[in-house]
Amino acid sequence: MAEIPAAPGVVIREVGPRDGLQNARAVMPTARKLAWIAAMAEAGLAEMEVASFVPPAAMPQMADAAAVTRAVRARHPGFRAIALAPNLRGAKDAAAAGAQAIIVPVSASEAHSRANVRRTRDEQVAEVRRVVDWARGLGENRPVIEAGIATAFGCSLQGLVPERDVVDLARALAEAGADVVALADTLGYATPSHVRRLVRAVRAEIGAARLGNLHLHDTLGTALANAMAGLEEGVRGFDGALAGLGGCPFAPGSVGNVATEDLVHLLESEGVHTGIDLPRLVAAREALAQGLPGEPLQGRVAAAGLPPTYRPAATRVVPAGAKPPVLPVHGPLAGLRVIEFSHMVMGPSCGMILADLGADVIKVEPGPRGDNTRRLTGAALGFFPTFNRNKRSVCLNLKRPEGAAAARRLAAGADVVLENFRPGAMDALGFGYAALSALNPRLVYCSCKGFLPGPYEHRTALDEVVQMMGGLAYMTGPPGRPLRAGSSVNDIMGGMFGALAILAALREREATGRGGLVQSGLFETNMVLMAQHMARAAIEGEDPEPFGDPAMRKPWPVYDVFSAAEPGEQVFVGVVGEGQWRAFCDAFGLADLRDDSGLATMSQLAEARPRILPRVAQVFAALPKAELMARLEALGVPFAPIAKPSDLFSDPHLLASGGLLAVDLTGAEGAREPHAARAGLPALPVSLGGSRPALRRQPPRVGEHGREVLREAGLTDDEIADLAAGGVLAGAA
Ligand SMILES: CC(C)(COP(=O)([O-])OP(=O)([O-])OC[C@H]1O[C@@H](n2cnc3c(N)ncnc32)[C@H](O)[C@@H]1OP(=O)([O-])[O-])[C@@H](O)C(=O)NCCC(=O)NCCSC(=O)C[C@@](C)(O)CC(=O)[O-]
Repeated sequence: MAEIPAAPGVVIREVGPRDGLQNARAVMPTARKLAWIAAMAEAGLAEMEVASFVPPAAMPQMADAAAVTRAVRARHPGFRAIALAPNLRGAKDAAAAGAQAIIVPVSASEAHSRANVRRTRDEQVAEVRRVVDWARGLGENRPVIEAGIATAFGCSLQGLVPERDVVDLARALAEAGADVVALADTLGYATPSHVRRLVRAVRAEIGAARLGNLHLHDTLGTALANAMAGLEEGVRGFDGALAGLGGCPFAPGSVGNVATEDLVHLLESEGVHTGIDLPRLVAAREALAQGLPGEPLQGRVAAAGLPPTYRPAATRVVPAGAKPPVLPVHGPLAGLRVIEFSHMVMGPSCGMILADLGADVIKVEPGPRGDNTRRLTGAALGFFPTFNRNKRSVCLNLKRPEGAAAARRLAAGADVVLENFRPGAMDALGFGYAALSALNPRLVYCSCKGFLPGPYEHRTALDEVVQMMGGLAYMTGPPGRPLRAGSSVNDIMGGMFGALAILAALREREATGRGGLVQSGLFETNMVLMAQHMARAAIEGEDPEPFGDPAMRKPWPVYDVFSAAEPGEQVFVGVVGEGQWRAFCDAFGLADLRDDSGLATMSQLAEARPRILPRVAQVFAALPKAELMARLEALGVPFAPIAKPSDLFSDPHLLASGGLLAVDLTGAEGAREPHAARAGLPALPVSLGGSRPALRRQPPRVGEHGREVLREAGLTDDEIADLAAGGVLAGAA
């Protein structure tokens, strides 16, 4: 049996204390509200709409909004407290009480807008702009401003709400400066295909970075199916109300939200980790019932009881060999939009990690022939196909104003921009952090450079440069002959650290609503590799001898490459523990060494290497390689054949475990006579929910996705045709 680790999942926002209570018949006393909120927080809910800042006369249930918000902030510091405010006045009160995010409702239906906030839709968009302007004036610690599009899927007053109206409204709200735009099915009329279409259309209009939660009511029993459709479309935030409370008092026919406990049950059962303890969440209904005696409570899990088959995603076990449950979308980062300005290895490997994990990574290549890396030869021949899978390509000349304007549209709707050009190059193009963050404050901007800020920051750099100056070449070669490692270790690791920094900044953005600049340095990456040798140099007071020195002091009796019986066949063997040593001696007829009282400890054994190694070499030289490896494997002693790159294509472990992805190599234009059009190249070295990240897209042709990407960014077909005709956009047939 294999344990399936937590699949990275979704954030569920409880809206019961706000949306849930506003339709309740009775007013819940403040102390009862706080007890209920505490019970839900203990179940693992990390964010909640705690109150609505509206005139108490209109909604007496919310008269204690400020007191509740203040108390939640004081009692649950790790928790994200969110409030609804229909106008600037309410937003100011909410912020004064400590709300970390403020939702301003804007109805897509004109009729509902007038009934709900007594303003037209346009007037309410203007109110959002006022709220945003005021919030920006608060500086660093301002609340996140979310615009929630009510009646996005239809309205009982108006009837149909055209999807185009919702998309236009979303754009208007984004232009008004809302950090996030959420979609609400206030009446519960949505169906899964409607959810898919609208999510896709709104995301294309405002970018994934701004698309917020799905807020689903369950009038017709479709809310769970709609949540699933949203999940498959990449939505990662869902609202729910415990016991299915809620409804809009100003939308006739509006009934409760999807029950949070039913949503958690569905998602966890589908292998999507929510971080919520379902039994404890169900138990929190008790606190709700005490606060609202007599109020009908909904929810199927509570009515049916938790089924005995229920297993949270994080603890699910499946029989070995069975296909494990996986997130039914294209990777945990689905929905994240990344714009990559890159070449060579460092930037592309950073983007590839995000792309393999499901992000939509759009590589912006210079025209007309695309990234020069495509045409590198010799040792750099495979760079392009290796590091650019799962990405889309748009080929734009950023040195032309029209090209720069189009790329700015991409950056405006992105979650992440990453680049690895020469220091200052992006600033010179008008695409530095300052310029792009002014355009898109939620942007996380990652610069992959030779050096982090400091005296060397102006230098360009390559992997080889930092291996030389960073001590790695000294540690690798024979004495006096510095030798770089046989792969772009710092480029790849530097890209990886860049990706880690991006994920950290995205995590921070969840709390602050703002992006930021992160940087990764090749030299500093190399220092991570050198730390162990620096520590040893400090302990011993002298430089360690390099690995290429035959006299290097090894701490174990056997840690070497040996010849097997067949000429030219070699095997590495490492015996690194006393138990291993005894078993090794028994298996290979070295009982005299095992029983030698002078060879009792690892340090004695290490000292005795000159005596031990010839004996071991003599035994191994008589054994065929396959037999030698089989005996070492049975013993549990670490061993390895000496492989060359082409041996790895047929490695049985890689083949059987999904470790090789069939990547198209034809983008490596520097090859004179390509031997193969496709080869198994390594997948990311991680397993998520039991699955290896997959190949979703082959490395792109130059500008292959230019047209679709620019359309998604809002350019018209005529504008795109003009860019192509003017030679600014290449490859977008
Ligand atoms: C790698 C170097 C040294 C190359 O340095 P460089 O050759 O000077 O290139 P660059 O980065 O300045 O090139 C960018 C040029 O392309 C332009 N550009 C870009 N996009 C567009 C566009 N769409 N439209 C129009 N123009 C565009 C950009 O504006 C700029 O124009 P310029 O200022 O030259 O006029 C430098 O980029 C650098 O230091 N980068 C930071 C660190 C880094 O990433 N280093 C490379 C790591 S990967 C690697 O080195 C592989 C290797 C060799 O190490 C492998 C190994 O050893 O194992």
